[in-house]
Formats: sequence, structure tokens, C-alpha cells
Amino acid sequence: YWALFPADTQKSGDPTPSCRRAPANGAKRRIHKSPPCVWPLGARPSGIDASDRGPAASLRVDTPSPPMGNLKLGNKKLPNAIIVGVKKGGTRAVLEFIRIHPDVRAAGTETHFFDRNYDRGLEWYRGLMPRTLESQLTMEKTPSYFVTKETPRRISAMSADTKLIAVVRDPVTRAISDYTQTLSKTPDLASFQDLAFRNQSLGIVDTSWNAIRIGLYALHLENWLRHFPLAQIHFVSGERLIADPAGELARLQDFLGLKRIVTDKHFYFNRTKGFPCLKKPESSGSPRCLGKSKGRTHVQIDRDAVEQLRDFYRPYNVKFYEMIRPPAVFTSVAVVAAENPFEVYCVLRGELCASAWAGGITSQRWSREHLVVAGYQIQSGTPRRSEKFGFGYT
Ligand SMILES: Nc1ncnc2c1ncn2[C@@H]1O[C@H](COP(=O)(O)OS(=O)(=O)O)[C@@H](OP(=O)(O)O)[C@H]1O
Repeated sequence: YWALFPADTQKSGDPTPSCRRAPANGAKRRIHKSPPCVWPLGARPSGIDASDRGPAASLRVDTPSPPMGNLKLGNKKLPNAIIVGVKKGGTRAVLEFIRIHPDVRAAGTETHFFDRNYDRGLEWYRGLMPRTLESQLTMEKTPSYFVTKETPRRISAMSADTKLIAVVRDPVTRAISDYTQTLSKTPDLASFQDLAFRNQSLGIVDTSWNAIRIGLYALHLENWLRHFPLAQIHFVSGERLIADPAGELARLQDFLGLKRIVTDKHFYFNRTKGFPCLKKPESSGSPRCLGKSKGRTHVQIDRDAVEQLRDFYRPYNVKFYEMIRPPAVFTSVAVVAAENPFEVYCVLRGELCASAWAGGITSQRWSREHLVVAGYQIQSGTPRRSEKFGFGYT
């Protein structure tokens, strides 16, 4: 039910100069003719590319390996696209799934550059990125970016063309997931209710608790929209990512201007894990699921508390939907008044987008003359173009 967005499919350029690293074994042979990287004192990442370390490394299953001679080809580039959040939204799954694409390379670990490590400078940041060929996109994910005030301005200062991806999930489930994670590390943590409410009987929610604050998507988004146009931010539904990973990945690939290479062929549903996992790659290895920290059994929270939180988040969710609702994106809308008068087919960029609208249709009112879809009035009848909304319909 999370709305989806038109994609700016142009690839952004890499504004940074390329640089080379000295060969680790001290060999004199020059690999690149580009200038050397400048590393701040003590900040040089050790060993191989960051993308080859961390929890993601074991999941990198399907990217075709470059031929041996090409191993060191390419340069470390600042990211063209960043998964900026939200924490516990499904950010790891999105990164691991999109990096199957041969035109995507990603830093495996969370860099926290724009929130915690900004003082280390862009060259430090670039050093954490994998080598990429000119045609490949560089990506990273750090979920805390979404809620860090300075981050949008800083990313925009790096490159105003950076594409942003936010994985959003029902904020109540997200908060419980967040709490479950903290509890696994801090067993004597106060109860969820004690942390979530200042006064539960009065229904007063404690918005200073991070697990609650992160879910106020509309507030955080306002900050992003001061620095980036909405069309440059792609929202992935955390729920649909589990129910239909291929569908979400198709939309993400469109947004990134990539050929749709990651498809349903790459996924299978693992009953034991209860989540989609990656299929066995052709070359080697076995099917891979995300690690144990992804898809934990949640702490049981009593139904009243959950309801109270749903009530609390409702106005923020409504505002969020309003903010992200795409303006005038239809190429055509067909209203079919056959057996079911509410059957609406939406055609977006030549493709049927009815499923994207299944939940987007927030209010439907049918009369012989008109249908109101998500607040837009669509006339039935012959094809016409609406001056006001700029969409065509039949
Ligand atoms: N395919 C697949 N496998 C496992 N888990 C999946 C998958 N797709 C989405 N998810 C959901 O991802 C949730 C974790 O989100 P993040 O990766 O953003 O967490 S984190 O912020 O990086 O800690 C995680 O949250 P929990 O279920 O609460 O553990 C999952 O629900």
C-alpha cells in the first residue's frame, strides 16, 4: 500500500576525480594512471574493498565474477545512489538484492559517513567504496541517514544528483522490530510499553524514544525535501519487499535507470526462514538467506498498546502518503464500468499500474459521471486531458 513514484531514469555522473591505491604487495607495476588517493591520517581502510567485508559478503552470490585479469579494473567512486533508511525497514534486503545486478556495486558495510564520520572527508568515504567500471553504479546503505538532520544537506553537497532510496515499513511493526533488536543486545531493557508511552492510560506516546521517532516518516521527509526533489527519492515498501521482492526490485531498477535484470528468477521463498531468499547462483554456492538478525521473531506486545500506537501514527502516515503521492503521473487512466464499477485500470508509462494503486485508492465514489480516486476526480467518457491535473484518461 505504499505509493510508488515516477523514476528519473538518468544516470548521474561521477563528479569526483579518480585515484589509485598503491598495490598492497608493494609491487611497482602501475595499475592506473590516475592520481593517488589522499587518505587522512589513520583513516585508510585496511585490506580489500569494504564491499568484500562485513555481513553482506557472504550474501554476494549472483554477481558474475569479473575475469581474473579485470579484478583491479575500475575506480572507487562516490555513490550514485544511497539507501538512506529506514532502520529495520528492510534496507539490507534491498541492498543485497539490487547488488545482484551486474551494473551495481555496493559497499557491504554501513559507512555512517554522513552522520558519524563526516569529518573524515569525502576521500575517506570514497575509499570505502568498491571499484566500479564507468557503466556501473556505486551504492551504499546506512539506515540512520533518514533521521539525521544534517544528512540531506551533506549528501546534496556531495552531489545534488544522488539518487535516494528509503525502505518504509509500517511504523508500529518497525518500532517493535527495533525494540526486539535492542532487547537482544540488552536483556534488562525496560518493557516496550514503558519506553513507548509517557502515560499509556492517557495514550501519551513518548516521541523522544528513537524507536518511535524514526517512524514519523513525514517529519523526516520534510527535511529531505528541502534538499532533494521528490522524484529523486524512491520509496520501497518493506511489506511488499517480503511479499513480492521481484516487483519491488523491478521498480527500483527502473528508478536507477537499470535494465530489469533482477527478476523473480532470483528469488525463492524459504519456508524455514519465512522470507524470500536468493536462489543458488549458477557458478557455485548454495541458496542464501539474510542472516539471523534479519527476520527475528518479534517480542509480543499487547494488542491495546499496538492499537494505541496505530492511532498515534495514523495522522503522520496520512501526511506521509499525501507528501509522496505522485503529482500528475498518469499517461492514461481507464475507468471500466462493467460488472464492477470500482475497477480502475491505471496505465503508467505504458504499463498497467493497477496493483500499485490497489491501496492508493483511498476514497472511491462512483456515480454515472465520475469516480474519485485518491482525491483526484476522473471523468468517465471520451479521452480528455485535464488542465488541472495534467493526466489523460479514457
Ligand atoms: N528477504 C528478507 N529476509 C530477511 N529479512 C527481510 C527480508 N526482506 C525484508 N526483511 C526485513 O528486513 C528487516 C531488517 O531491516 P534492515 O535490514 O533495514 O535492518 S537494519 O536497520 O539494517 O538493522 C527485518 O526485520 P525483522 O523481521 O524485524 O527482523 C525483516 O523483516
